[in-house]
Amino acid sequence: MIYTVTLNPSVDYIVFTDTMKIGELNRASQTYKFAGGKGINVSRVLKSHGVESTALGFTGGFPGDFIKNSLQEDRIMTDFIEVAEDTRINIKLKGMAETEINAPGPSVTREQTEQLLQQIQRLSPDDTLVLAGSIPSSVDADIYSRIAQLCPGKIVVDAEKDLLLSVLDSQPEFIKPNKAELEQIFERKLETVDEIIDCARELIKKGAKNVMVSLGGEGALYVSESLVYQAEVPSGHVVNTVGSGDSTVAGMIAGMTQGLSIEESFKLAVASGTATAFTEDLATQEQIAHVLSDIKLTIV
Ligand SMILES: Nc1ncnc2c1ncn2[C@@H]1O[C@H](COP(=O)(O)OP(=O)(O)O)[C@@H](O)[C@H]1O
Ligand SMILES: O=P(O)(O)OC[C@H]1O[C@](O)(COP(=O)(O)O)[C@@H](O)[C@@H]1O
Repeated sequence: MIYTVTLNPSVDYIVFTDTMKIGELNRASQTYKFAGGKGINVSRVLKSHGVESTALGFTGGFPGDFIKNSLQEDRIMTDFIEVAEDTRINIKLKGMAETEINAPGPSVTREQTEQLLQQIQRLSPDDTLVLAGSIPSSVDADIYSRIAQLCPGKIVVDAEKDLLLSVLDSQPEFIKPNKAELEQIFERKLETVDEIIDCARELIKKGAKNVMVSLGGEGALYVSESLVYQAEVPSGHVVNTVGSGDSTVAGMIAGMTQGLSIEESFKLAVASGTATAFTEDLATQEQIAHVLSDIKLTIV
């Protein structure tokens, strides 16, 4: 079984506006509310691929209920731990440019964290655990490394700087930084593909088995010890890129779970990310299938 962990889920409130003027009244042309947070998005896109998973993490209050109901409607299994404060609501403004405001998230007690660690201890060596997204400020910064050490199965990680670095010792199957996150880790601008590949290889030296670097509209790279694939994405009408990175992670796991080669899994990963960028919500299986043949892979 695949388990996703979202320590800081969110209701994503997507607001489309034709004009966006700071300091003035703006009216939305369209709004959407989606169950979000990185692990939850991975579970949702896995479901689109026909791959079952169980979503773990902390939920609270009415936004937490919204998330649970929405996952239940999609027939995604959940085993969330209830917290007293409300799950956060993240605002995604879609005007001329995409602007996001991600909230800090609710308090989580030590007992609730221990409860989560007990869930992880009960997993089996055949399970895969996806650790994704930020952590609420009340949770200790070493939580990902504790989870990774306790997990008897494979782990996949999509998180920022220190959280990501903290799990490399546990040899994640793959990690998925985007270019900005790599630049943050290595504290320099990355101008060329070769520079990005070098940084990915540094992370492999530190313990990651493979590194998938997503590059937004520039596609993605899959870097392993022995080979590098580069994917180009088709141009299209970008509607909402929220969840594109999570869709990429889900596509890779779906491919691997279904026994596809690394090459085919990576293609499915990039198609999943791109299809999500081209739609309001996360991509459906049909939308992913539609862009799949337009993803061009080369060996670098
Ligand atoms: N503007 C875009 N056009 C086409 N595909 C995109 C675009 N933005 C994102 N994607 C797809 O989504 C994937 C993940 O996007 P990215 O922005 O790098 O991730 P994250 O959401 O983690 O920052 C990319 O590798 C690509 O496949
Ligand atoms: O945990 P973080 O880093 O605050 O990110 C949470 C946000 O990221 C998302 O999971 C989307 O992530 P991506 O666009 O990177 O795929 C949203 O659903 C959520 O609002």
